[in-house]
Amino acid sequence: MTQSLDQALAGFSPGLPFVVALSGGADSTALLCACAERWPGQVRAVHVHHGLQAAADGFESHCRQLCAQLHVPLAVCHVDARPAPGQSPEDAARRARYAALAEAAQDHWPDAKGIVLAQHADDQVETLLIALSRGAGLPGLASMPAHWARAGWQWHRPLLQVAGADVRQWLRDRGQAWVEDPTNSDEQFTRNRIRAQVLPALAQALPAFRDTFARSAAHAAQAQALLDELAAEVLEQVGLPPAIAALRALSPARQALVLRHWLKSQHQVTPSTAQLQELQAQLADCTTRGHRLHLKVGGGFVRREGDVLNWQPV
Ligand SMILES: Nc1ncnc2c1ncn2[C@@H]1O[C@H](COP(=O)(O)OP(=O)(O)OP(=O)(O)O)[C@@H](O)[C@H]1O
Repeated sequence: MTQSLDQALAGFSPGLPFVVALSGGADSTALLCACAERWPGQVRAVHVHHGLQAAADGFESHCRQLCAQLHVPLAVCHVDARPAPGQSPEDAARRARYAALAEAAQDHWPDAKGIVLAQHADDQVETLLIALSRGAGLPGLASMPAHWARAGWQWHRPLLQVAGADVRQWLRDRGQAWVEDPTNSDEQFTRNRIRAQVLPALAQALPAFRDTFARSAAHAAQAQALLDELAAEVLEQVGLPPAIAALRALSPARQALVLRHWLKSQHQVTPSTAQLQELQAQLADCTTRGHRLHLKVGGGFVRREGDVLNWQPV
């Protein structure tokens, strides 16, 4: 159920001390203020200056002022988030930001127990709708987890059940300023169109959408966790690298599951639906020892090497 910001933090018990990822926008400004109040002396902040926009300096100076006012130690790091060919600029910025957050936290506060991010219930609904708009499978529909481990850190999103408007109201009630990201109103980005056009319509037509959509995302996440377990078991059966005969003996659904899992877990590659279908069609044709298999997947090729499949970057 949707909660107030204070209820959400009352139910949050992070290891202490911890690091807040502070962009300077409304959500992380509110998160930092509320955490500093609740856990005095136990909160640190990292701001990533990613030089993508002219407004970046304004964000940094807001973060410096806010942290000085709250007596929260702040580390500012600079990243160059130029997208790789074929990567979206927002995606490149997000990946670079998460890596920089982990690195800065490690450099400055190696004793910290976790990193806390400020995404809220509206961000979660937007993420789910973006996944649907791209025809995503279960991993995309599972949306954002409230807690996970990566790069040696525990990551938390304690505000996932708080409505975006409530976060801003919480700040207004305290007279606390924040910096508005000018790109948030740019409707050439799908997320911003969803925020400006779809969420207001959903609020009218389906007032409980934040709760019900979050439940669907949680169901998808649970099913995906089960599929991950099954995929790991099946990969163990087919071996590493995967044996062609063992792959061919699987049902189409298991074969698709284990091929995705192999490419993702071993090579950090996510095949498109068309690439996976083509790979399965080629496996079905692989009836003789001499049959060649060669297919572009992600930034490399899947090839037949004797009795097994291999993936190599280009
Ligand atoms: N430049 C940054 N430096 C540090 N943390 C960041 C930065 N940008 C985003 N984050 C963290 O990642 C979360 C999600 O980022 P996203 O870009 O979706 O939000 P945002 O619109 O910047 O949020 P906010 O309203 O807090 O600014 C933020 O709430 C914040 O905790």
